[in-house]
Amino acid sequence: MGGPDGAAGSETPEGSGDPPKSSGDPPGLPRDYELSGKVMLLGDSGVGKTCFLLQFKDGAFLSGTFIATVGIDFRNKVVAVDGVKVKLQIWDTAGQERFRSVTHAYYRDAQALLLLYDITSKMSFDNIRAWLTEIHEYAQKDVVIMLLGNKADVSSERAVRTEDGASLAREYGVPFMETSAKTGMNVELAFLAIAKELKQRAVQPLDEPHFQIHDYIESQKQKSSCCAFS
Ligand SMILES: Nc1nc2c(ncn2[C@@H]2O[C@H](COP(=O)(O)OP(=O)(O)OP(=O)(O)O)[C@@H](O)[C@H]2O)c(=O)[nH]1
Repeated sequence: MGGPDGAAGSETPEGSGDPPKSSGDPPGLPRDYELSGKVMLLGDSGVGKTCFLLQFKDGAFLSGTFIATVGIDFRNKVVAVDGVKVKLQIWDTAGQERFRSVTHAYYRDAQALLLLYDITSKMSFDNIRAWLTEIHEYAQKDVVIMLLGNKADVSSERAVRTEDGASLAREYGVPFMETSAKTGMNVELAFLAIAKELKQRAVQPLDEPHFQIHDYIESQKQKSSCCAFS
């Protein structure tokens, strides 16, 4: 699914200061998309943000040694939603506390935030409230937020119940699903739902019913309790 891939982040800023304003498109080439939006991946270090992005971008999973992200980086991917090509510029942030001042600067022009915790780490789930407080402080008021419980493939080490994720999401009025950057479960759906929401906000034809991101996710998501996982 999805259209042609764009360039990988070439403006990787690891210091502080203002984020770049460029679209990340190669100079001199025609645009291959009609809409674009910035999406940020947030959450504690080790929850799987980089793997989540790479699974979506390349359909691959990096297992083995964990290399923590330093600063911030981005990848572009164009997806087609209802015949409209939407370029997602996806920013992968470092979860480690010491990079927070760098990533804060990027919140304000993000249209969507994917907030991840690790279902095998209670601490990463408990920190979600602090992440949401931070989001409310630094992000735009109308930013699209989605809560994702990642690593749903490792059900034997589960430390956070699906109902607890769903209930926290309800409390904050944000859509929720469990995902796996390893198997790809719900990874594309998360980005597709964001792209659909961005398209809806940009186009908004009066004669079409409003796209509801909550309903869309509820109707499309795969459940981790399903037979696909042991
Ligand atoms: N089983 C399983 N392992 C995962 C999954 N996602 C990530 N991992 C593993 O978790 C570790 C951390 O993944 P990363 O993607 O680097 O984590 P991160 O959130 O980007 O971490 P920071 O860059 O420090 O913020 C790696 O060893 C991955 O292989 C998943 O869905 N399932």
